[in-house]
Amino acid sequence: MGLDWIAGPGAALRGEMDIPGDKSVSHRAVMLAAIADGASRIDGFLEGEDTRATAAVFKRMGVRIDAPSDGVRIVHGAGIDGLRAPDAPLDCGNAGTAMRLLAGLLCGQDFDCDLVGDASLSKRPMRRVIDPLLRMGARIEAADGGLPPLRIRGGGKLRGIDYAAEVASAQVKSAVLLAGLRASGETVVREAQPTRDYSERMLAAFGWPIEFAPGIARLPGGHRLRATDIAVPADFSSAAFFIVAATLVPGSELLLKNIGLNPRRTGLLHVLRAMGADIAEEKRGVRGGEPVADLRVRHARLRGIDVPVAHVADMIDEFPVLFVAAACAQGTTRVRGAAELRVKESDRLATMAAGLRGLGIGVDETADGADVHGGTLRGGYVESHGDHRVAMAFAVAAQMSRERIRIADVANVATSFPDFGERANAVGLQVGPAA
Ligand SMILES: O=C(O)C1=C[C@@H](OP(=O)(O)O)[C@@H](O)[C@H](O)C1
Ligand SMILES: C=C(OP(=O)(O)O)C(=O)O
Repeated sequence: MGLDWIAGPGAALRGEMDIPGDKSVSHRAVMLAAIADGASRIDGFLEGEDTRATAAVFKRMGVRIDAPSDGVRIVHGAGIDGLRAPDAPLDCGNAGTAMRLLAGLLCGQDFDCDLVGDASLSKRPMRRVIDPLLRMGARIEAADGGLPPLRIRGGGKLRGIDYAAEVASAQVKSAVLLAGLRASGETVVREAQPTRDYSERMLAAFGWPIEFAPGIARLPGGHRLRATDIAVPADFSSAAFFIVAATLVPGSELLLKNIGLNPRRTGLLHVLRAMGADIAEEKRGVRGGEPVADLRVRHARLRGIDVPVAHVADMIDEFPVLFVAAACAQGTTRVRGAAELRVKESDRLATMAAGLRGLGIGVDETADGADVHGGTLRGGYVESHGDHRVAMAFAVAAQMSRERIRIADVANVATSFPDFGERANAVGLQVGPAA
């Protein structure tokens, strides 16, 4: 298989660091800019494989996208009905966000298209977006069991629906709202558990009349999007690896600059602070309409807690690294209500439990969570199962392990954090390619 890392043990993390742009915001910025009227400039675009896949999809549909420098895109919008039929399947790579949002955005077009993905994405459930989109009048076929590839037949007429979401998923909510742009009447999405609201905020920034509050979003069809410039905040989920590493390694003090702190993303801050972490917010500001701040993280000893279920959706991508924090905490950390972790790039409950057990940590897995019993990490070998967040979480674990850890199959880190290794080494982590 591909690349392995050798990581740890590490020394104190010191200094300041920048973190790449937010993945969720970068996907949405390209999507909305591509169907807006006029040219939009995106600053801080994440140069990851997932977000580049989204840009490539729109190029295939005739949208001109210039990349004058790293992290910058100029998207020449084709207008709400200006996309061209693609001449080949649209490849979403590893990105669930791309496939699910594109299903919504494309099911109201006049042309047919196919959405395909890599081996991991091809195992992820799409029924959750197909069902509401079918109710809106879309015509979408999936492989057996509702898996990719998706075949979307264009030319139908969509109508708005009032949809009560069955899973806490910003991707499902966003798919329905994006379909609603080309539907007749009003589209409403209701959520029992509010999820990240970037689609709603960005639709408003592009001039679409949308009303939203935590748990509800409502928009009418039949308007147009006006090009606008987007400044992408730094990705909290990428910062999370360094927040946990600096908390765990004695002697650390690290400043993470300009981190996006959308309240639907920062569940990990609440949970780590409840475990005893020392994380200060400095220089609060706003970037691209999102709250940002510098985070100063100092080493602190952690104790296990019961993670409140109310925080789960607000930290859904942070569980791999939270499990590492829990492994190094005193006592037991209990996670429940997190069954969604089983349908990410890997089954993150199973892959984290197996990896931590292999390093000497007691983990009792349940259907929707795990009890992690804090202990001492020994070195060894872990599989990342091709999951970027699992790979980076074990790189953090290695900083606290007695011996070094070999982490297998880490190439997928490039989907969300291409230069993780370089940035990590610059602040004192020990991580690099295995010989
Ligand atoms: O909308 C988004 O950008 C995302 C939503 C979440 O997925 P779900 O909607 O499946 O919870 C998250 O795990 C993913 O990394 C990005
Ligand atoms: C789940 C993730 O992304 P996606 O659903 O876009 O593949 C993630 O980045 O952790």
